[in-house]
Amino acid sequence: MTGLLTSWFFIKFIISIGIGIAGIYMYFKKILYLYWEKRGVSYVEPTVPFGNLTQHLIGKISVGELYENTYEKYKKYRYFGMYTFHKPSLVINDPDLIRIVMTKNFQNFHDRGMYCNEKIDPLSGHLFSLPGSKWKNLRVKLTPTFTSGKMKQMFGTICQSTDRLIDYVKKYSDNHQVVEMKDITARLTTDVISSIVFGLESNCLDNPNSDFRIWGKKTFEPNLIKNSLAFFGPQILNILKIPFTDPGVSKFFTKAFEDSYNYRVENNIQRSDFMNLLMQLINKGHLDDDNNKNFHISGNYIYMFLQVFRLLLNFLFLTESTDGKITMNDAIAQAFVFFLAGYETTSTTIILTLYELSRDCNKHLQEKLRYDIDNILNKHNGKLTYEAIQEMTYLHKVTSETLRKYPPVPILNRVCTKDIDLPETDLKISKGLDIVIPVIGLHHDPDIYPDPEAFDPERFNEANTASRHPYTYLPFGEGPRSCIGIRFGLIQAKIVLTSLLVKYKFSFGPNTPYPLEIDPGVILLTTKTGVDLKIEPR
Ligand code: HEM
Repeated sequence: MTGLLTSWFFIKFIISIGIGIAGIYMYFKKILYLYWEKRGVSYVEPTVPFGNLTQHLIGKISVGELYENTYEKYKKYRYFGMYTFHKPSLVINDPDLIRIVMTKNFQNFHDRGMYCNEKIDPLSGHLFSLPGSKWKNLRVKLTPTFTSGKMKQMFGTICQSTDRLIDYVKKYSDNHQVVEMKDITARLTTDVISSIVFGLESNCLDNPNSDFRIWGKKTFEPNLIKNSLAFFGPQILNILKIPFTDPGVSKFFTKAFEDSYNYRVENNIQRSDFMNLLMQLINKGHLDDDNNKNFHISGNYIYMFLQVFRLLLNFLFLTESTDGKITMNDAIAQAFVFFLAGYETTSTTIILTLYELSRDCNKHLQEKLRYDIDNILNKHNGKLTYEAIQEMTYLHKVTSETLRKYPPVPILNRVCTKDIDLPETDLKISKGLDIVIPVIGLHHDPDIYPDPEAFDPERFNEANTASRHPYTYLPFGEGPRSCIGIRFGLIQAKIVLTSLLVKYKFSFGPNTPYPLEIDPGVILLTTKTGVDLKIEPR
């Protein structure tokens, strides 16, 4: 009798689960996934429950490849619909509409709609994720930390770490050795960013197992579901009260910042770095004027422009005072995002530039770049200075082409923050709708960049650049929410490339593959394996 009851209970349980699953399936199919059909917008057919993310979530393709493929199929439309998990999102292909979202009607699209929950994950309260007035307030305060004047002050620190790299690879070059360069460049950029942001020498070049390297790597560990939820379904993480940042990562970076802060206060130490600037924002709510005293004339114009931009932002959006100090937690979260946003993007740019220049078919480009660098350094008495880097126009073309072919951030996202009739269309966009800009699709579109697989820096000469719509090249995003660290990222990549190319020659090893496989587990565009390059004295 008891056995009969138990099995009846079990059957009822299974039937209830079956009905539950069928109910959820029908809810997705007949309610959630009808969003685009009802609005007459072409869309990519979704599957329950991941929408259009399934291929990515089962580890088959990266986010970049997913959006590149869909862009290719749907590029005849100015925009099209997709579904990420349960939510509809609008992918915008047309550069004029992209400009509307990112710049012209920014007030309707000022957030990314990503995971940000300062209560359960204090480090998530950073510039990249923060919404609304808190983002605006911080962006205004942090923008002056990235002026050309500040970059000049940090130039020496970047050069010091780079000199260590040049010494470090000498032994490989002397032996004409093939060496895995991806890890070496990531260790270098970790050293630079931890020194400049946290004021600490991480020494990853000599010690690949240093704490900064271990915890830095951990931040980019492939975690398909969690990463995708943070980007495309943060509500689910919020409901489940799951912090996005790994607790160990959170603990390490918080302690690193606090220790460095206390040490500087106790020993009255001042350095030209982000840590110093963040300390000023904690203690005074603004940056000292003397940080600007070394500006050359164009720096002054940029600074004035930034002040006007800041006033404009205040006028347009701010509800809070901009004079307030930032809290210790705010500063730690910003230091964390500078570290996160700064080290992997920059090291990917460096390594993929070296990789492209090492291909047999691109050797002449490597020679041309070295020749150009030599000429400019000669004009500066052989000294690598900030001004010399600014004159290296061919280097700029080369790095621009790397960022076209391999944009480290392959898609951009925004969320609609206020209902809008999208100008130039008959589409109504409601508050809360996710918007995706398929950067990688645009960068690989043969109608915009003929023969997109070819590495051709001349795409970025003046005439070719002027002939393209500016919103078809978006490695740093656009508008008021574009990358705040663009100057820092570019200057660091250029210092490292210049220093390496004046001393060494690079080529493929016998087993270096082309093309490289992209890691499907990481949201940023990065290679799945290391990058083996042969290094020799020039
Ligand atoms: C080659 C290097 C880099 C690339 C390709 C890159 C790319 C990007 C992109 C595409 C965005 C999003 C822009 C948008 O949505 O419109 C972004 C945002 C951001 N980047 Fe970078 N970045 C680089 C280096 C850096 C560095 C060195 C830092 C800091 C030291 C940094 C800090 C940030 C921050 C804080 C944001 C969020 C800005 C905001 O929402 O206000 N990035 N970056």
